[in-house]
Amino acid sequence: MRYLTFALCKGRLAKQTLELLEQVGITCEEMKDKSSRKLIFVNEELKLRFFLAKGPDVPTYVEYGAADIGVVGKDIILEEDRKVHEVLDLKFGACRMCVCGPESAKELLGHREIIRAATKYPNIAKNYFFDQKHQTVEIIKLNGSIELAPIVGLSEVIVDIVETGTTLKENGLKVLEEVCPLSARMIVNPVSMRMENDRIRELITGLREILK
Ligand SMILES: Nc1ncnc2c1ncn2[C@@H]1O[C@H](COP(=O)(O)OP(=O)(O)OP(=O)(O)O)[C@@H](O)[C@H]1O
Ligand SMILES: O=P(O)(O)OC[C@H]1O[C@H](OP(=O)(O)OP(=O)(O)O)[C@H](O)[C@@H]1O
Repeated sequence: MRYLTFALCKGRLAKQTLELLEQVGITCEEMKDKSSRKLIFVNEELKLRFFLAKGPDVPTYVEYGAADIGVVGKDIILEEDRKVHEVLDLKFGACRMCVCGPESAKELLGHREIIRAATKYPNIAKNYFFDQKHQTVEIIKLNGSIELAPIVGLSEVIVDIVETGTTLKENGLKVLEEVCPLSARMIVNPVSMRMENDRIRELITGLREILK
């Protein structure tokens, strides 16, 4: 039997991903050791391999077949637009992609004026403004602390993740429009889906039962 390889997200989704996999009997104790610098872990008994990668790289590993299965946020699936099958909504990591800004920017959105939108997600922002809203905006790519942009005058609005709303509130910003809801998803390489169909189907069925 060949090894099935999982690409998992580093960061805030990692713990819940491992906990969920544990519930269907997939364990990788070694992976929990935070002090380790080891990058890939093997469960010999189950013929599984796991590695942790930066979120945006997970769909890349899965598209190329370097990983059979990935667990990643829906935001990253939309932004990266890789050729992978999205097979399951894992429900955790729930948040929303939103257009946010000061209250005063609401009028600019309504009037369809040309505005600047700062974001870590330029493709999601383009798709929303250009294809869905038919509004011309200048997209400014940032890599973090997106809420700073309207405060310092880099942009009128931002397109970013909102979970509790605390970051917005503490910076005097509001949700102006909702783009889409987000959560962690399981993705599968299309060739693996055919070649390892029985094992992957069994995993999906097991997870579906738990998520009910
Ligand atoms: N409050 C939140 N902020 C950001 N991402 C969240 C939040 N809540 C859930 N998520 C989900 O967690 C994933 C991001 O986790 P991660 O810890 O890698 O965050 P990051 O801040 O984008 O990463 P990095 O620190 O490498 O820039 C997102 O892709 C999203 O699906
Ligand atoms: O609604 P909240 O619960 O406040 O969460 C939303 C905030 O969390 C994320 O930032 P992150 O912590 O990833 O920081 P970064 O974007 O600066 O990397 C996101 O980009 C928002 O800023």
